[in-house]
Amino acid sequence: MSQPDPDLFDQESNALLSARVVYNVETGDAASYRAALGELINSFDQLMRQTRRLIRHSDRQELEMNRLNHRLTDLSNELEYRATHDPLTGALNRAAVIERAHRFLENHDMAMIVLDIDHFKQINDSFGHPVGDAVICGLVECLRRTLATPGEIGRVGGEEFTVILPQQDCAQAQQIAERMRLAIAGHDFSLPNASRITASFGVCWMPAGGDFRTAYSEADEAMYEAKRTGRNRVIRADQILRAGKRGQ
Ligand SMILES: Nc1nc2c(ncn2[C@@H]2O[C@H](COP(=O)(O)OP(=O)(O)OP(=O)(O)O)[C@@H](O)[C@H]2O)c(=O)[nH]1
Repeated sequence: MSQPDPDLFDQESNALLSARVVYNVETGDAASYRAALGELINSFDQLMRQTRRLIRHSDRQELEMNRLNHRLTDLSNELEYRATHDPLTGALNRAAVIERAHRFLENHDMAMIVLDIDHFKQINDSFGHPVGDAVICGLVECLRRTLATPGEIGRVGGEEFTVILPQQDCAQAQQIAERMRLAIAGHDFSLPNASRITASFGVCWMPAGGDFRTAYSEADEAMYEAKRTGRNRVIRADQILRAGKRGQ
């Protein structure tokens, strides 16, 4: 048979019990009353000391729990950030761009810009990878400065970026892309030979319920058309589609 848990207040309960017995017995004398009262006072003292100690202990435990909870929240935010952002630029990573674009498209129209740095290999080859990395960071800064409307900037490949623009039409997205193109072309990237950086842009638009893959491949195709036709320019996907139909 298992033993019952010891009563934490055994001593105090006994003191209370004897005091009750003395109190209830009419023949009780003064000495017994005094002894019972002394016992009660001692027990009460002890109870207060232990209660204070327990409260201090539980306060410390609560502080530690709060500290651990904050740390856990910080770590979970950090994990979430790392899982969704490119470590070099702080822009969204490819998976996060896809996820957010899917989410936007469920309920909203969305425009999309795809851009790629022109002749980037030459930058790496001429000045080294760290300079190439600095150009990538500088370019994302240009995009951030230029993006005045709500939207998300993502790095979907080495030197390829996407800007998703919920509830913007194709003409608005084209204007935004044009401002970005000018911001990059006008920016001083502090390259050793003082040369300038440019990028080529493709723009497309999708109605709510549209498919991310289709939007991306249309914008990407428009970006490659911008590369083929001289780089440092913005091409809209619907312009290519119209030109294609006319050529048929
Ligand atoms: N510094 C740096 N370079 C990268 C990174 N990711 C990809 N690259 C480089 O980007 C370059 C891409 O070159 P290409 O695809 O040939 O294109 P490009 O030279 O930009 O030429 P176009 O796109 O045709 O204008 C390669 O040299 C890659 O090594 C990165 O994170 N940092």
